[in-house]
Amino acid sequence: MMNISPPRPPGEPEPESGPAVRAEQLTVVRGPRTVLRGLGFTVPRGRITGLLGPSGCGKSTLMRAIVGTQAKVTGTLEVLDRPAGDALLRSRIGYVTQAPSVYSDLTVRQNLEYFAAILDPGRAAAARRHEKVTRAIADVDLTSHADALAGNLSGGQRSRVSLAVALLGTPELLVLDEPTVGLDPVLRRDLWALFHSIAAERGATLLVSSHVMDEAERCHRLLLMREGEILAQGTPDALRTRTGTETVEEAFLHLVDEAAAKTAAGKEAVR
Ligand SMILES: Nc1ncnc2c1ncn2[C@@H]1O[C@H](COP(=O)(O)OP(=O)(O)OP(=O)(O)O)[C@@H](O)[C@H]1O
Repeated sequence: MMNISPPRPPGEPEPESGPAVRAEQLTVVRGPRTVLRGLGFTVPRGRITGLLGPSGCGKSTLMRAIVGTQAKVTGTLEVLDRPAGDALLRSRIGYVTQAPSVYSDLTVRQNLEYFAAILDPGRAAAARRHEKVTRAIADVDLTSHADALAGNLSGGQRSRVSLAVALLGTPELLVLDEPTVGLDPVLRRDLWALFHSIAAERGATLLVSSHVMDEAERCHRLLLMREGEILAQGTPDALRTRTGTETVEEAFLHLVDEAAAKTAAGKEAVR
């Protein structure tokens, strides 16, 4: 007998296959300013994509649009095969903002228990919650600080508590806004190792922003941003090869000069 899969019932989602994020002509207005202008890019699944660009270029705004908390977004923005902001995406995305969102007067474990109870409420889920909380604390290497008050932790440790909260729901997409800012080199290295293990072991997609170009070398893929636009996208290797440079930082500068030369040539042609 032939093995034919039954037709998909109406309304059932397409099988998941495309990129984790796909944007076309994505534009965002904040106050009087157009902060993102006609962006087109993809974020592949199961990989770490670095969103790199100077301070103020629009990285946080783009992340807010992806997680569905940004107003005045136009164009196409699909996240995990659904329109950005769709209610069904809430439990599938973990978002860590630049400012760690933890309660200073609770311990690390109490912070996680609080958020776990929101995600998975009820007495019947207590054992499951306990297991998830213990695992998330271990994932971010804070087991020895589990009973410390969050208010007594260092900035880097508080960031890791925020990351643990985001890991609680085992999200398919993790959006991390400048997670390594202010961390010493050892902690930065450890955090990047954690990102790689999350991608490799859970098959999760990570979108990580940074304005430090040397972090680019740690990503599978890059989106280079400047002044509300995507300057280039691709693997660090491809960007270096395309620009004939040795580092992503040099590639970025090369691309900035190239874009400036094109704009100048365009203005000249209009005269
Ligand atoms: N509420 C707002 N109203 C108007 N403009 C805003 C608002 N918030 C941010 N902007 C502007 O939008 C632009 C992009 O800001 P965004 O925070 O996305 O940049 P960023 O690349 O994340 O910067 P950083 O690395 O410093 O966090 C900036 O020029 C900023 O001044």
